[in-house]
Amino acid sequence: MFSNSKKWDPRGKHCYVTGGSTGLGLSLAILLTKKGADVSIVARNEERLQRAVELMEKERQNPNQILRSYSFSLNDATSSALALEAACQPHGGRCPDAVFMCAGASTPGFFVEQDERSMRDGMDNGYWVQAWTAHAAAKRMVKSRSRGKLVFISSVLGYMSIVGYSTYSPAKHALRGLAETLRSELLLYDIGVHILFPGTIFSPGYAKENETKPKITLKIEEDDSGLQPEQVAERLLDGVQKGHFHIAVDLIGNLMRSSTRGATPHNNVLLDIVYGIIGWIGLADWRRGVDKTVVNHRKEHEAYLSAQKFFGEPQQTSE
Ligand SMILES: NC(=O)C1=CN([C@@H]2O[C@H](COP(=O)(O)OP(=O)(O)OC[C@H]3O[C@@H](n4cnc5c(N)ncnc54)[C@H](OP(=O)(O)O)[C@@H]3O)[C@@H](O)[C@H]2O)C=CC1
Ligand SMILES: CCCCCCCCCCCCCCCC(=O)[C@@H](N)CO
Repeated sequence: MFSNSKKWDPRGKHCYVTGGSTGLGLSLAILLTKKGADVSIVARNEERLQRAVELMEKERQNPNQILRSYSFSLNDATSSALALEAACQPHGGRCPDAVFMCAGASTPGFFVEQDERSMRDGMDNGYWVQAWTAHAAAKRMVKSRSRGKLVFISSVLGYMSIVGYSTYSPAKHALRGLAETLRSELLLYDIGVHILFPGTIFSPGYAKENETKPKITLKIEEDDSGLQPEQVAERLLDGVQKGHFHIAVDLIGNLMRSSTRGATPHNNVLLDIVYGIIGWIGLADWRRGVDKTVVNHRKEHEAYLSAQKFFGEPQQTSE
């Protein structure tokens, strides 16, 4: 409330944004550029990175801002460290001041249709894609005795889950586990940790996941009206600037946050209590409705599995 003067200001800071070529990451990269930050974005596809940098260039506030893109896969420790290393070069090797881990992907589907590859991909694209970057960045910050911020992107599916997210929701819950540990441990070095729990974001990734999303999942998600990537980016930055650890971007997220808080610090004690009470009652009620929707879907699901020739081969995994 009275902390405006202490608010974190991205101006002149080096912000490292993974997944900065599309969706939330791109909106955040543009927003940070508008705020006068140096921005490095990382993703795999070069063309999309190029286009993203062009959009960022349009928002440049001064000629000194360093706006760069780096093409790396962030699915393993080595390339995640190399990506960070590359982005430090134009900054004389200095570590970024803030690391926003927006990279991620989800491929919804039914659990019984998954195989070893898709389950592991779920953790790679939901958990490791951020964990490796956090690890590389934390080591670099501590070694160079620089303070910084680590910002994870989870989902409301990191607080709860629904049918269809067996490969994705566990990874988003795991991010919470990592963030909770690091918030405590990195106090040793004065490194700040934040984690975002958004609902539906109308991004290119969302359009893509809807191609494989079970109808039942899509139907349950209708209760969430969704937000544009620009809105989520604004609210994310606002939460970081206010120093919030768990950041929710809408009412649903705040209800989930307050009724699943465990031992996380409050954002706003009074409001969190109100959210907590509404959530305590409302979410259980919502869940009853969702359970009913799932049960009512049994027949259609049986027909779907039959059409997929799922039955009759109990020992085989679907490849
Ligand atoms: N959209 C939604 O409804 C929601 C999304 N989220 C989370 O928000 C984050 C952003 O989502 P969204 O904007 O929808 O995503 P998009 O799919 O629109 O963008 C994802 C970005 O991450 C990059 N990326 C993905 N995987 C990798 C990888 N392995 N290595 C390097 N870069 C990678 C992509 O580029 P490229 O493919 O070229 O590498 C792209 O820049 C994700 O973590 C997502 O899980 C959370 C809640 C809801
Ligand atoms: C009173 C209580 C009312 C509660 C209503 C709750 C409605 C929640 C609907 C589920 C939303 C799922 C969003 C998934 C976001 C995501 O992470 C995926 N798009 C994957 O990327």
